[in-house]
Formats: sequence, C-alpha cells, structure tokens
Amino acid sequence: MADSLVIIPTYNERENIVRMIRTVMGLEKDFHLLIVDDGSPDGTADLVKGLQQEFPDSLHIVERSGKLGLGTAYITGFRWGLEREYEYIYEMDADFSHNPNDLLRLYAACKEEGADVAVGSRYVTGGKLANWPADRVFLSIGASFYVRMITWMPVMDPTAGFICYHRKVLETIDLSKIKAIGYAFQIEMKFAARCLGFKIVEVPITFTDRVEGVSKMSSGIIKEAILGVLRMRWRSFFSSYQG
Ligand SMILES: Nc1nc2c(ncn2[C@@H]2O[C@H](COP(=O)(O)OP(=O)(O)O[C@H]3O[C@H](CO)[C@@H](O)[C@H](O)[C@@H]3O)[C@@H](O)[C@H]2O)c(=O)[nH]1
Repeated sequence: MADSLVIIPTYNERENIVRMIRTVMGLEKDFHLLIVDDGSPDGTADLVKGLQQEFPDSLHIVERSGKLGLGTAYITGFRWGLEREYEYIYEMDADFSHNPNDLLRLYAACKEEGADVAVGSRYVTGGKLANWPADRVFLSIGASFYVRMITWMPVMDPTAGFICYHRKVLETIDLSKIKAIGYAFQIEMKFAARCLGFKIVEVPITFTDRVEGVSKMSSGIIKEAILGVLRMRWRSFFSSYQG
C-alpha cells in the first residue's frame, strides 16, 4: 500500500479535477488521492466517480451534503486517512495553484529531512507568487504578518494550504479542538503543531493563481481569520491541542 494520501477538498472544481487527478496519478511516486466534495452543484463528484474505475485502489471520494467549509473537509479527510494507516497525509488545492510535482519535495522534507510538517511556502527564499491579483497578494502578506505578530510562530507562510503532515502530528492533535472552518484552519493547524513541539519546515514553492474556476474566498473567511487568530491565541493560554 502507498504510504502517502493527498487530500483535495473540492467545491465546484469540474474544470480542474480530472486533469488534477490524472496529473497526481502520473507522478513517479505512488500517491493515493482522497477528494472531499461538498455536494458541488457543478457535478465535480460525478467526474471523480467516473474515474474511480480507472484508479480503483488509489482514488477515493467522500461526499458531504453541502458547503461545510475547507477546514472541516480536511478534518474529515485526516480522520479517513488515519483510519487507513497512511504515514504521510497532504493538503492540496484542486485548481493547480499548487504544482502537484511539488508533492515530491514535501515528501522528501518529511521522509528524508525529518520534518514533521512540511509547508509549501511562498514567503521563504525561493518561494514565489505568480499572477495573483494585487489585492490577494496584499491580503495574504498582511495576514502572514498579522499571524506572526499574534502567535510568534516562526512560519513565514502561516496561511499556506499545501502541506505534508507526518501521521503522528495528526494523531497527536485533538482534531475536535480545531475550531476554524475557513482558511483560518491553515493557521490553526500550524499553530497546534507548533504548540505541541513538532518540527515545521518550509519548502519554497511557486503559487500560481488558478486559470479555471473561481476562488471561494469571501468576507466571512477574512473575518473568521482576523478574529479566529485572536481567539486561538487566547485559548492556548488555558488549554492544549494535545489529544
Ligand atoms: N470541500 C470543500 N472544498 C472547498 C471549500 N471551499 C474551498 N474549497 C476547495 O479548497 C481549495 C482551495 O480553495 P480556493 O477557493 O481555490 O482557495 P484560494 O482562494 O486560492 O486560497 C488559497 O490560498 C489561501 C490563502 O493563502 C489558503 O489558505 C487556501 O488554502 C488556498 O491555498 C479548492 O480546491 C476549493 O475547491 C468548501 O467549503 N468545501
């Protein structure tokens, strides 16, 4: 059995999902894929199910009934992966913002260099942003600065969503204590790993704006991130993320 499971949350990704699945399945290392689809009205799940005959052992799907948020989609995926004994569990977007070839570099950082969490990072030397609109760049860099100020976490790209976790990290964190639902989830997971003493390594990547489909960023997600980071910091004085 493969040692690696890549979780891809999807909401209306029919323009990207087939090419993404084929790209991951064509990589030189054997990665299994779990798509967590939130009842996408555009039929993303049907496209995935159509490919399962071609990849019966390596392509999996969990379907949820509605748009329940990126964070809970990943938690669902983590639990699914932990039950099946994968040693490395990844987060990746469906839309090619993250280059699937970089999965191998995240794997190497954990497997060969001893990272517990490998973060595909835009804001370390060698990391880049390509074609992102100026307002998103501003928001993302501002958010990274804000998070570092509040949490003192030495992670340059705390909102990054391209990650490899060693399974022991996900086993140790009490996932029921992760409260963020939107993109703040990315911050909270890194914060929890850091609080529990895990080694986080940033691997430089180029993040490219999607060509197909649309971002699910919203004002609610921004608000959750601003307030959520404060709440998360406050809670950390009184309770631990230890499972
Ligand atoms: N299942 C599910 N999937 C979702 C949901 N919302 C978004 N997704 C999926 O999550 C992935 C990321 O969503 P995007 O909407 O493409 O994210 P983005 O705006 O490009 O944001 C990226 O940058 C953020 C900030 O740097 C990151 O925090 C985020 O993870 C992502 O990499 C995509 O595969 C998208 O379909 C949801 O409610 N449910």
